[in-house]
Amino acid sequence: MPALQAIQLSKQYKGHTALNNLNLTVEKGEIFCLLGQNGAGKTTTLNIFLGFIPPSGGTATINGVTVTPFGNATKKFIAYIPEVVMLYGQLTALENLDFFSRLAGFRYNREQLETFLCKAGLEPAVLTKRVSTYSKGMRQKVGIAIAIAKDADVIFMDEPTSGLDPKATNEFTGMVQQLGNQGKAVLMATHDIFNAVNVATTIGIMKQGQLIHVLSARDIDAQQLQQLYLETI
Ligand SMILES: Nc1ncnc2c1ncn2[C@@H]1O[C@H](COP(=O)(O)OP(=O)(O)OP(=O)(O)O)[C@@H](O)[C@H]1O
Repeated sequence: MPALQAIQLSKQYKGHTALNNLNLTVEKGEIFCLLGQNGAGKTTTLNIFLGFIPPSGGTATINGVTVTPFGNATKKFIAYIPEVVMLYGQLTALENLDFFSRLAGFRYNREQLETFLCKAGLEPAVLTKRVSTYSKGMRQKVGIAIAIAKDADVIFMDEPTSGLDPKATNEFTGMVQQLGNQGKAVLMATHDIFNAVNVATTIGIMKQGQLIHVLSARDIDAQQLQQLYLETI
């Protein structure tokens, strides 16, 4: 059973077709990067899997369970890392992780919380600092820690490296690859072709609500991907 599957998924917004019978499969351990120009339907795809919006047609499944809007059946399997991870600025990283873990039904002691945050790449010295003092890259790491603590099978990411400097992007990429190596499935929407080639196992290029190309990242370098992308969109 695939970790994620979209079968003939469609979405219309007031007559505008955002997704047009999209078919997509992501297996455990696969890091699937979705590329496509503005409006191609990447965020709409993620939002349907996340249960934020209903599809107009077709089915989205996670671990074989059909996603329903705001339904709980698939929530336990997933974590979400948006472009800006929403955290409580007045709380420390430890307090944020504790809060979001409890929301997901997990209670951890301080040592466990520290371990998750350090695994996500944060230095022990910063864990008791208010998150309002954190850089964007550090916030992304707290997002990763939340996903690790939840032991989410599937992690959705929407332009997670946008605005990160090259070092922070590189660190983030390393973390995502570790998640893939642990058997997690990742679906990431991105505009960053170079990063997609680096991090992905599979790359999909979307256009007008359809997946036009699905490629193994092993078979393509950044220059070839850029050329294919420009020819496609
Ligand atoms: N709530 C909405 N109401 C109306 N139209 C919408 C809504 N959300 C998205 N759309 C339209 O659906 C299409 C797909 O949008 P979507 O945000 O999924 O694209 P995207 O590939 O994520 O783009 P971007 O790279 O800009 O984030 C676009 O034409 C967009 O204008």
